[in-house]
Amino acid sequence: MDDRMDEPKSIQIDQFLSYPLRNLENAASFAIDIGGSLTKLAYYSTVKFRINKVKKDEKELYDVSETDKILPRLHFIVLENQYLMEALDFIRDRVKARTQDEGPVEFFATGGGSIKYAKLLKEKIGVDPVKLDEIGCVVRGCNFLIRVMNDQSRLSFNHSSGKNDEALFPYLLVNIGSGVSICCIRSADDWERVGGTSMGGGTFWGLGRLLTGKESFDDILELAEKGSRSGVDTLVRTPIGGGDYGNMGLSGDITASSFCKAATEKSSKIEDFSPEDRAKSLLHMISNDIGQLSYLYAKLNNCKRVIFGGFFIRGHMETMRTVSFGINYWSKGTIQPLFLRHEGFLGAIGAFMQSSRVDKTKLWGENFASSTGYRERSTSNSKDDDSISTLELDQMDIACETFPYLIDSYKPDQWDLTDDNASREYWISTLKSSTEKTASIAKQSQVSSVDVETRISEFKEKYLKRLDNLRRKPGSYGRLSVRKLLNMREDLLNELAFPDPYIHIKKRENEFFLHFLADRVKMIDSLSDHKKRWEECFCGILGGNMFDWGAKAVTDIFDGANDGLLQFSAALVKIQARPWLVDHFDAIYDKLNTYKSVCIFCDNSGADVILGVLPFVRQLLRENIQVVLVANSKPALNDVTYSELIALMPKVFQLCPEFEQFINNESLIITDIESSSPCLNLKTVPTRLVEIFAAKKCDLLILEGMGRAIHTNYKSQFKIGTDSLKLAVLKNDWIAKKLNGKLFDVICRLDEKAEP
Ligand SMILES: Nc1ncnc2c1ncn2[C@@H]1O[C@H](COP(=O)(O)OP(=O)(O)OP(=O)(O)O)[C@@H](O)[C@H]1O
Ligand SMILES: CC(C)(CO)[C@@H](O)C(=O)NCCC(=O)O
Repeated sequence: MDDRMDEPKSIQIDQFLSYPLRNLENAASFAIDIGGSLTKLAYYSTVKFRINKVKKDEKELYDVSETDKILPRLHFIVLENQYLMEALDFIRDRVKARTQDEGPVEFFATGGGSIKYAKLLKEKIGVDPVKLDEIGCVVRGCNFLIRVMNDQSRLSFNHSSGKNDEALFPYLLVNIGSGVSICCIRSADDWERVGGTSMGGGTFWGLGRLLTGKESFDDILELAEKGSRSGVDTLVRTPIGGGDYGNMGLSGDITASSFCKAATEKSSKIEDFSPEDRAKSLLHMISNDIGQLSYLYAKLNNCKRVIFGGFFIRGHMETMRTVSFGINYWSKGTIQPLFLRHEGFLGAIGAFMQSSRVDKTKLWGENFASSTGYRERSTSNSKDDDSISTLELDQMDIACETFPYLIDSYKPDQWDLTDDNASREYWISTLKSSTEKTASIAKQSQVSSVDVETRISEFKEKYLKRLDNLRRKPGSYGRLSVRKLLNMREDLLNELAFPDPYIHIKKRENEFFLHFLADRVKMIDSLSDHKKRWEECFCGILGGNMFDWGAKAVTDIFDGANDGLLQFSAALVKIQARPWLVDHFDAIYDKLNTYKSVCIFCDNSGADVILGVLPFVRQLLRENIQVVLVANSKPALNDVTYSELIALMPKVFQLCPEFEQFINNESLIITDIESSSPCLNLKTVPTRLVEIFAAKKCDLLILEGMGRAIHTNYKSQFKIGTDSLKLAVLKNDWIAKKLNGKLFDVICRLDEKAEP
């Protein structure tokens, strides 16, 4: 490392560091993990977000404006050790600008290099780093990632729901860095290094260089991807002595001896074997041995799970497959190999956990606008944003936890687009084609802002680039789904200070549809047949759900109609007549009076919430079924936000006085979910909601709309006595086809509670 550090740098390092090392002006805490090959840097900073604000107003329904809010953000980046000096200089120049009253800079260091370079670190940053034990940091980092981020898994990973960690511990943590450390983690603070091997990522990189002449890790890995093991390895099917491998229960494809052909078959000239085959055999030899060791240590320590960390993995499918093979094969599936998405940052994250500025009780969400996932090629002199792997986490505003009613196999997403090329292509091109429309709506929301044009161009450029990137590297944000694609769009709009593109449209629609609320309720009341009345309430929600400005099929038909205001009656006639595509209306009607209390996750503003959801809620309350109504805390498309819903209520009280009583006697509770997504991931919900849900003994969960009930949760079943009802109109051809229906078909799906 020393020699290479002294070499003159041919690239403009500041230019390449300025994007990943952004937001340093407010950085207050740093952690550095200097390993044998790579330096991982983490810092805590704050970001100013623009957010929407809804205020009561005497004259209007409510007043909307935008304001700034400061939120904590964690930044993580990784660099080859040769760039450490420049990175420290870059940081020093920015940290120097801090004023005294911002409090002292915290600095933590771990990894072998932190001891070696302690003096230098102090010199550069001006603070003596607190040195932390390496393995302790890796373990803390791993526990943190599992606890606070629910989209960590690369392969299957079902962290048990609820607060209890029993199902997780004990687990084996195999950290494959330059070398390999193997630890048994018995609980959050009880762990032991039980083994290790010097044959790790550094070995692959080092031997790979000698064997292929390629310099960078990425180049060697790329060669390995193209190579074949049968070039230089002897496989079981071509045994050295012609043995009967069937008797050993081995498949013929298994390597019998790594690199053996170089010893036995040809002259021992290196050119006789292609660089691709040499790299492949090397990758396989190392990964396979680590897999075998992991299995044995897991068995020795009674661990049912093996979690892999360290930058060697890098989400590389072939590596993960080889490492997993031995574990799956020898344990016959009883020990589960698991891969985290940010496996390389464990040490840095763990060091960072010592910071007094990191609120350990809060959860953090990955910001898809600024995290780059993984760079796949080493392009350190590129100006491309994605040339360095970065991870950015934003602190969640309110205390959150896993919804305790989830069954263990809960997966939020209905469709996995990672390996399904045709579906991924459909979604990426659909979203790409809506870029102009999204940009134009965002622009209209801030016409008087001076820099709106610049930010709009930036949005379009980054959005298209991110989508192209996901087309090439679908695993950048973990398993890819419609939810992740839609969330990425919301994150990017937020990042570019467009917190609520539909802010004015939503208000206009809310004002407009309130005029029809009293008549709608009267019409429902006029239906003397009880079942017909309920059917009308269901149709109301479904008709309302047509008001979905995120669906092109809807905006194509209704844009511009009636001064942009789609009439409720026009929406009602578009939806499928009964029997619906999935029609459990009779079943739910028959059970309705058995429910004590219903929790409804609502969807759009305007007609949807006012003429669909509120009359439905009123009917439930009139029949003594209590209601918890949940809206997003932050904007997403034209979904109604919690603050808009609350601001609407005084007007609703005037039109329908019963609502005031329901609120006052708490038979109706309105609450929010920490989300700015049109989809719903119940792995992270506010603790407050969990408490209300439990206190009210909610026994029916109603999810409304495509995002919450189809893209996510469609087939989810819940436990502890909770049935669920999914209500939505299919406003997208692809989804309609997937569910064997047609555009504007209706889903009314009841899933009974899971058996205990
Ligand atoms: N772009 C890259 N450049 C160099 N090595 C990489 C790269 N991507 C992945 N690697 C692999 O990651 C390994 C380093 O992993 P990691 O950063 O987790 O360990 P480390 O902290 O350097 O090592 P140790 O913990 O053993 O001291 C390298 O040896 C190499 O195999
Ligand atoms: C974004 C949601 C989920 C909002 O309900 C929905 O509008 C949707 O799935 N739209 C996908 C894009 C389209 O169908 O045009």
